[in-house]
Amino acid sequence: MEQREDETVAVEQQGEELEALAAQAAVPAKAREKHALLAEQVEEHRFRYYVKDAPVVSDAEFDTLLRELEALEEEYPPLRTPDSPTQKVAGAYQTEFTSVEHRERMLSLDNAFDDEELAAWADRIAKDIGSGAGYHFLCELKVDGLAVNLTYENGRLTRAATRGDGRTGEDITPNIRTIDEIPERLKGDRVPALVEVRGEVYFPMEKFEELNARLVEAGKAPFANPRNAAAGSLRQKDPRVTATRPLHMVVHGVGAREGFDIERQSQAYELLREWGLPTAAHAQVVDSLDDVRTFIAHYGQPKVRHSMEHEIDGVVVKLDEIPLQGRLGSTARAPRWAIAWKYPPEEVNTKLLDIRVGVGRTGRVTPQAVFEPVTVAGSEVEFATLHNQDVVKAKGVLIGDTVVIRKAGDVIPEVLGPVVDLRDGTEREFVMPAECPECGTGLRPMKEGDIDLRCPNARSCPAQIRERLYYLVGRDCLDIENFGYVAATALTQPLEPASPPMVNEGDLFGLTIDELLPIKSYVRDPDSGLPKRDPKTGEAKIVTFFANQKGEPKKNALAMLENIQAAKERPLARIINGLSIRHVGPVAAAALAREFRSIDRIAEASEEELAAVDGVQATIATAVREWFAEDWHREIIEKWKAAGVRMEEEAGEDEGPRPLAGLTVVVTGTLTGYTRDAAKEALQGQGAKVTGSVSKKTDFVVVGDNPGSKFDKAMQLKVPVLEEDGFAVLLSDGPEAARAAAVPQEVTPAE
Ligand SMILES: NC(=O)c1ccc[n+]([C@@H]2O[C@H](COP(=O)([O-])OP(=O)(O)OC[C@H]3O[C@@H](n4cnc5c(N)ncnc54)[C@H](O)[C@@H]3O)[C@@H](O)[C@H]2O)c1
Ligand SMILES: [Zn+2]
Repeated sequence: MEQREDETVAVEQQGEELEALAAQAAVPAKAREKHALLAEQVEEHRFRYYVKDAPVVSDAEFDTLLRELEALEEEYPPLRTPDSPTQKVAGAYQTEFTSVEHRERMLSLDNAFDDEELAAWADRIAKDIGSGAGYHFLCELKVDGLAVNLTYENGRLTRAATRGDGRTGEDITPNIRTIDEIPERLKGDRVPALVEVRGEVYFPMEKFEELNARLVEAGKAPFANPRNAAAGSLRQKDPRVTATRPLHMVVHGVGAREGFDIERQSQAYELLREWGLPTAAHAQVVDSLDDVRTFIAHYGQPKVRHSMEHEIDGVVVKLDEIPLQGRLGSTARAPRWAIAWKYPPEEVNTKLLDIRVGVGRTGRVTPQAVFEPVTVAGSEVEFATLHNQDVVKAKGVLIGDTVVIRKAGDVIPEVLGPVVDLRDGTEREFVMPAECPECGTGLRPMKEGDIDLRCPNARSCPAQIRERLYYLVGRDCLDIENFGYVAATALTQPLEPASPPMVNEGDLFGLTIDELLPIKSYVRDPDSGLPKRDPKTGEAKIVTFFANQKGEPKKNALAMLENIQAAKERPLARIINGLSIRHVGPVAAAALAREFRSIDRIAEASEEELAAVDGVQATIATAVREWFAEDWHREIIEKWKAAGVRMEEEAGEDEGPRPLAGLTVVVTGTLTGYTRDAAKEALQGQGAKVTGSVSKKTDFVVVGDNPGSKFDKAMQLKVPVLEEDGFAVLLSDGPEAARAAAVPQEVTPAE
């Protein structure tokens, strides 16, 4: 009997297969070929991503391929066979790890890339469950790491595995044991007989650069991004290597379980937390799809999205009621009761065409990555700073590499790392040039031991003149509207006419429209100083900036000239700041202006007199003296005076805001450049309040040697801590710059 039944089943199966084959044969050959090709590409990328931990395309490119495949199957359903990549969690690959079976399957997630897809998902749930049942959505962040399954038996961690194809993963138990926050034993007295805990292992963004530097130094290939670093670090044959990597985990689900019951997903998280597992922070149960949208919008704001220790690539929305989850069930690939909302991608791959050096306002020379223009986070990027030659080395990037570029919101783009697997041997190392690319002067460090190289030709290096002018007309100084980077370039280094209307900033107030009209100029990128290229032709962009096609003045040009004249009345502090004197930023400029009330008196003051001013340290005093010692600097001042720029202020006239007003600062430990009282006076002179104890209301703690408990308190309360260098930045450039110069805090996941 049984035998016969089996046979019937086999025959039926055969029949189905034949039918399927016949249906596939009915699909046009073109579509079948395209499908086969796409499927192969998807498989190949999955292999590189999941097994080699070294993908060669960005996630967005990969997602596009997968979506194309899905679209093709939508059009020709017979192509959607069970072994299509669209129907699988990932590939089942042979790796060097022992394979282990998950007790309950680990699934992927369906994605929503826009509101329509999200709404369609919610509609389907409403339909399948029926409007009578009350239900809730659980919103949580989608952590960009790699999925891991932890098995706890009677409270003990007995196994850890990667997701694999969803049924079988790789045994990585010894590696997982190296992660501090994953408990070996669950806490509390409600420990279950069995639980599979699902979560994401990630590599913190701010440790990534350090890891790559270490790898490059050891002659090993760097990782392209933190996600690959997490996977590559966890999937090490030798767990001792894993132990050296700062891996973290967030748990976000439960698989097989025995010995406890849960009604809600959110309740499961409470249990997991109670057991000592690192549960997802920021999870929130909401009632309606509109609340889901609010959650998505909130965490999608660049500031919020990037305040997390880990990368987030989206939001996962789950039906909170577990019995209802069961009713909806899953496809072969993903549960129907959850969906992943994907935020716009912030990483793209592009070709690093060159590394060129840009020259800043103070002559500092910085290597700049020049790549094939790509659009990321809503704008086209073509350049990214590489800071200095050591950073280029540490990142391990070669000219000609395909590189991963990251642009987080409005933040400037950065190069994460190279895609080593795409190298073909033609790539070359960057060599820092010996001469200034814009004036040919030999580059050198300012002081011995400086990493940064500088062009010492402050007087006539066209790059330095351009950058100083741009700063002078900018918001912190003369604040001249209609005067941007292109104008600064056009006026100081035009392609035509042969000599520029401005030799230096001294010529600013004497500009006439007749000088402006014939100018042709490159369009340079304000961040790197490099000429931008036309994306179509690849040639450098050239513009006639001030005249229209008929050679008449453009409105902007006339407005600019008018605004230049109006800037003659700017407060003294802004004019001093615009001189680009070393160490004299807006705050020091304000102190000088308040004390001396005229440029002439500053020019005449001795170094001692300068240093006696609150908020002016010895280094600033020296730099001011040195600046006024140069003839050509004094000529700039004379020209401005002759043009009618107001260079003095009456006593009592518009004191201007004290730049550090409203700040509360604590000074502790021994500083080398100051007595404690001098530091206090310097701060108070700028309007800061100096107090003796650290609290949440403290804005900065300035620490010298042997700082003691106030330092610990500051770190604990996450109050920015300034060492002596950072203190100097606070006094010269104000709180915002000082915050950037503060001692890095140990970052812990936000509560
Ligand atoms: N660049 C490439 O070549 C390449 C190749 C393959 C895959 N990928 C990328 O990998 C991803 C696809 O991988 P996938 O199948 O894991 O799908 P997915 O990343 O879209 O979503 C599923 C995964 O999200 C994880 N996750 C993170 N936070 C979660 C939370 N709070 N709750 C539940 N799950 C959470 C889970 O581990 C789950 O396995 C895509 O981003 C894809 O672009 C890239
Ligand atoms: Zn130069």
